Amino acid sequence: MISADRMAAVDRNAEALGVPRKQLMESSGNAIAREVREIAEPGEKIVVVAGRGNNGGDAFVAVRFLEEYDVTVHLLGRAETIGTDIARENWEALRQSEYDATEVTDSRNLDLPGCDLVVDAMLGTGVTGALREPEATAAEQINDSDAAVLAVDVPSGINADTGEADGTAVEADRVVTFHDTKPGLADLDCDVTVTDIGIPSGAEKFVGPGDLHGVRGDVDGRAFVIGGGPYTGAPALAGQAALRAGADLSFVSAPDTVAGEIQGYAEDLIVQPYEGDRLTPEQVDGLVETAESYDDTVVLGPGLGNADETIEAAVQFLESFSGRAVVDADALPAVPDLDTDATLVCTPNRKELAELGGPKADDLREVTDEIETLAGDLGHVVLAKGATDVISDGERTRVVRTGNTGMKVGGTGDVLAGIVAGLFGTADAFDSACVGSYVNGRAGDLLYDEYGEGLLASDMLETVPRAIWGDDDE
Ligand SMILES: NC(=O)C1=CN([C@@H]2O[C@H](COP(=O)(O)OP(=O)(O)OC[C@H]3O[C@@H](n4cnc5c(N)ncnc54)[C@H](O)[C@@H]3O)[C@@H](O)[C@H]2O)[C@@H](O)CC1
Ligand SMILES: [K+]
Repeated sequence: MISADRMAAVDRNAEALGVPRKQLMESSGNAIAREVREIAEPGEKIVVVAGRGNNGGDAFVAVRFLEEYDVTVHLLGRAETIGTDIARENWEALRQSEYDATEVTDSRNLDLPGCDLVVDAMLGTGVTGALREPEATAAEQINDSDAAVLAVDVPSGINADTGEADGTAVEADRVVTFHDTKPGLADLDCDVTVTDIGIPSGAEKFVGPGDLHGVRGDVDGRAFVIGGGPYTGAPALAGQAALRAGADLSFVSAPDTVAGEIQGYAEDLIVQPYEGDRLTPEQVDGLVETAESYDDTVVLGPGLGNADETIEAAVQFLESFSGRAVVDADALPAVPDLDTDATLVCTPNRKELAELGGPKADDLREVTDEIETLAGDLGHVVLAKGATDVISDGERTRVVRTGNTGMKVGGTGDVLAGIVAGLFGTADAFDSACVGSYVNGRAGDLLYDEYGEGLLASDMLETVPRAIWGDDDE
């Protein structure tokens, strides 16, 4: 089952893997034609009622494969207003040959009497709200006709995610849907054929440019980095990376012995010092209160060091905190056996992964199942860092192949934790981890030509925005 948003992401990812949308449309059209042959006898009269989006485009393709039928195509609206190049090209292919294809602006003029089969290709996953004209009247005409109705992807007017319609919707006898079934089809009273249109499996498994769209809207939120003590660069990198990924404000809570040094790296951070030279249980209540009262996304770990009382403080923090947190580096030993209401993304490197009870492998792709089991056991999202990153929430598992060897340098993990926190203000834990990992790798890849093995984590702060909002194909 796949939602409309995921479908759009997967289709963009397929394009990035070399299978463009037009090719998918060709497969979809073929699948419609196959379905028509299941229902109608050669020579029967078929009317295709097409909209101006890609749902209509699928049906234009189908018509080219239905030579043995008496097919009429009605495009609802003017051809100039067809919304996508690929749908327009397929419309032109019909017009320039000798198909019976006409524009219909008043759908009361639809010629349905005597037809054996209506192919409903008005709207698919692109529908928003109640059907407008001319689609609404066309849907009524289709429902009033005696012909069998085959809907393309989803009956027009039905929301593919919910199965609901805001007003009139086409009542279909059959639906031919693509790649995977849609949640909204489950409760409809019709037969559903799910057909493979050749989307490569990697388009779902590997995080790709299509996944960026989910985080490109109005990203906001505040990051709250709890780090520093023995180290100072790590919390500064994480805090700045969160800003680069869209956080509105980035706070760093750090021991007063190092607070000035951290502030010295970056004027954009708001550094909040506490007394002492490292995190101890004494600070926990105040930190929880601050993070929760502002609904901050916490990054716990960068540069904290691994003193026993610091780990103890991390455990106490996570057990009393109920918000969102990215748990990295020195705070990771706090995660197993934790009793927490917080929503966590844990970002272990390979060594830390093994210490959490996960596999000790070089190629994480080979051990994705074990990482999935670990995430399920921990009850939190795990973002396992390696040459390829693996992200799992125990049920879904995805792989990120962006990144390069220049990024083996220290600090890139802190940048990653900050990016995930920046996204986590808007997206959920799993998506923030998947997209954060992808963006982090892309930020590094955008620099590789220039810096190669000399790349620094701090260089990546510059390219994070481009990796999120820049040209997908760069
Ligand atoms: N995502 C994918 O991987 C693939 C999608 N394909 C097809 O593409 C379809 C989605 O295409 P689109 O995104 O172009 O969307 P649609 O073709 O579903 O609809 C888009 C058009 O409908 C209009 N519209 C939206 N709501 C309306 C309403 N309430 N009343 C009247 N008009 C309305 C929009 O202005 C736009 O012109 C899928 O359902 C499927 O049939 C296939 O081509 C193959 C691959
Ligand atoms: K449809």
